[in-house]
Amino acid sequence: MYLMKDITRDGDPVLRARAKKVQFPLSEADKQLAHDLMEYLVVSQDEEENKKYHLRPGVGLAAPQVGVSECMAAVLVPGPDDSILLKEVLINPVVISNSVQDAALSEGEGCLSVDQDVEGYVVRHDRITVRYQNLAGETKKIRLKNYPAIVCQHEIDHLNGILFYDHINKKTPFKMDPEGILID
Ligand SMILES: O=CN(O)C[C@@H](CC1CCCC1)C(=O)N1NCCC[C@H]1C(=O)Nc1ccccn1
Ligand code: NI
Repeated sequence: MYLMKDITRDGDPVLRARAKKVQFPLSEADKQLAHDLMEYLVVSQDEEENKKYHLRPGVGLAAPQVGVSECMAAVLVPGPDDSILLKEVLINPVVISNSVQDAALSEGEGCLSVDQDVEGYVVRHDRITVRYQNLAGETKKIRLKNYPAIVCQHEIDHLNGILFYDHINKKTPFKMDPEGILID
């Protein structure tokens, strides 16, 4: 199971590299990687467990964040009460279409791989269609909006060597165009 010491931090070149496409059939190593990425999210979101292992709770984790430069990311987005909005391992994910409308988390973003806080709106698409392969190798297409869409864009960015603060406007960090949506 990954601990915080296993999370690659900003400055490590693997976070700025373009990750390699995952080949099917999945190797045993890739199956284990998918399991471990999702396991981190599940354990980190459990109050007792995350205290026991000192994990920062996460809703997404991309392979480069554990030092593996491959196109794979796990997402576990909780909904209201104990519901789950999205739980998936995205393999070779690509945003194939997006809304013109922008969105940003009103609180800004963080990253398990970036220890310092970087203030400002991380301007993203409000709605996206993502094509990816699941663990079984089936090609899937999902349409996402608001928070789940933000999370998936953050993870797909990691596979392209992009970090959230790359999207923050240095001069006007809290500027959002009038049509843009702020997500709480
Ligand atoms: O690439 C992946 N990462 O870097 C983990 C990030 C991914 C999210 C950041 C913004 C959109 C996706 C992550 O999850 N966080 N960022 C740093 C600390 C907080 C934590 C977080 O938002 N936790 C959370 C939120 C709601 C419910 C439970 N936990
Ligand atoms: Ni991140």
